[in-house]
Amino acid sequence: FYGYVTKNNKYFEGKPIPCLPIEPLFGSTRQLLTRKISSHDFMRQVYDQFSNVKIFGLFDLVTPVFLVRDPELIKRIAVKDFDHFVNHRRIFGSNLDPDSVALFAKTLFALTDQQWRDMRATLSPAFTGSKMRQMFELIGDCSAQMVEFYRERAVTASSKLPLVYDVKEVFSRFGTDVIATCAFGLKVDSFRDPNNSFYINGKKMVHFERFSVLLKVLFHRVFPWLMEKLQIDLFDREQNRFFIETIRETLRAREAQGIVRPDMVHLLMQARKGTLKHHKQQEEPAIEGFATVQESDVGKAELKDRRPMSEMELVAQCLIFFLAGFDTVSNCLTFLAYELALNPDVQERLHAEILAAQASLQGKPLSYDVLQRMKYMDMVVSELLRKWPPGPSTDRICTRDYVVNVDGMEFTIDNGTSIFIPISGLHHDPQYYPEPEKFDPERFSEENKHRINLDAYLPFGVGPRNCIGSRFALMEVKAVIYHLLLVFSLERVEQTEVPVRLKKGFVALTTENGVHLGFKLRDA
Ligand code: HEM
Repeated sequence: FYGYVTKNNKYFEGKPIPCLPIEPLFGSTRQLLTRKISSHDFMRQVYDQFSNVKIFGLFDLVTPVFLVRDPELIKRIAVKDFDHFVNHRRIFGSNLDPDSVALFAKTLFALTDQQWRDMRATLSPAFTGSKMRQMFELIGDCSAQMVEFYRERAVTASSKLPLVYDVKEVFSRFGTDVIATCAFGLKVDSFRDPNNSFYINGKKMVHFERFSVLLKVLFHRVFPWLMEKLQIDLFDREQNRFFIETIRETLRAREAQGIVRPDMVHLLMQARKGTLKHHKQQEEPAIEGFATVQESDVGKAELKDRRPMSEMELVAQCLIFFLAGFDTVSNCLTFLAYELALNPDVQERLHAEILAAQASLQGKPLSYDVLQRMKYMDMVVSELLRKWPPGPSTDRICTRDYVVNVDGMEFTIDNGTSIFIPISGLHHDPQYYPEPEKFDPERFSEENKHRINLDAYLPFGVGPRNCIGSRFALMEVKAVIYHLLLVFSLERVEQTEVPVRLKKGFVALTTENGVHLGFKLRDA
């Protein structure tokens, strides 16, 4: 066993780059495994270990990993030489059977090589600005429904003091309602019906901190061949069954009654029939958020003779909203509310912009285009994603030997080795962001934003494998903040933990104890 878990330990010895210290089995990640540090702080800490090198080695448990610090080299790897680094590291087994119910392996995030290319090109037309504009009404409805719930509570409360809520819980409920309506075609109200089965099953599905999930991930890292043989899925059977049935029912009803609704199910049904395409003539909205990532030629490729998507593949793409778009968005909103409460000047300036936008609407509901034109909103959200990137790092796996040439040194990243891209580290490097701890939306103002090194700003990743949902995420975050600040000011109260404590261990950016804030009615 010792021999097995230490067999790669000499991997970096022949390479002209430094490597973090290694312990048998723990590699360089003992602090993460034993939950002594958050993954956000870990990425910042390791990034700072070798401040003069562009790339160095570390061990994620037993696996050698290259951590790339240099934005220019990241771009080379993730964009120019993408063909060597197409895939993410495999977390759960590959799945070649399109009809099996092991869903994780069928999601866009997990697919590899040509299967990934085909699926990305199939799904990409569903995430364009023009599709977001069509879907916007659904998000607007969820935001208004949420804010109305808290407004009613505030109006009927006996106390004059603002009611205090854990905003993590608030935005998790909101996020569930958005996924239900946009990705599954269901109207759910997780505020007035807090125990609805969609919310309960969704919550279980994304509860990745469970011991059983940790064990599955660890086993997969150490014994990947065994886990693949056993076809162990990330998602539990019970939740798989629930969501498969939900989608099946929706598909049956839509096909039988010819229902058309501007949501993902409809777009995926079109994708399945092969009728969903990029339309060059349909103008993308002229203004896009600073953080938005662009689709590469891989996503825009025209697919010929692709095998039709199976029902299980379609369900898996709906689940990606839970997997990739639930915690990321609800955590982004949680940290945004926290920063707004701690920076009342920023909050008031944003509120003023919201009032101006509302006045421009002349009584009509908020539209996608008006939201896109809100400059200060975009500055605030861009800075939030800089300071608190919901994904502290991303990864790639090398699929073809790759020769690196930096600072006059040459060495090979071998086929099968992993790459870490330390998003949090880059976002907190003072050479790119002076005073990185300061929440300062001015970094993204018209006058200042040209100074930002775009290769060191990666909240949605980089290259053809970047986040397909960046427009969706930005629309969701901005819409709910618009509705919330219109009615409430977010107040720091006694229960607000400052500085906020981050959850430790192998989890993405999230708080240890939530964020408790007062919701003060603005017209009270
Ligand atoms: C603030 C919210 C979000 C953040 C910060 C975020 C961030 C990221 C990052 C860093 C990656 C990895 C990119 C890379 O490796 O270069 C990613 C991938 C991905 N994200 Fe997001 N994401 C967010 C919301 C969403 C939403 C709402 C969806 C909805 C569908 C989504 C779907 C995906 C998918 C499918 C991938 C994998 C893409 C692929 O492998 O082709 N994300 N995201």
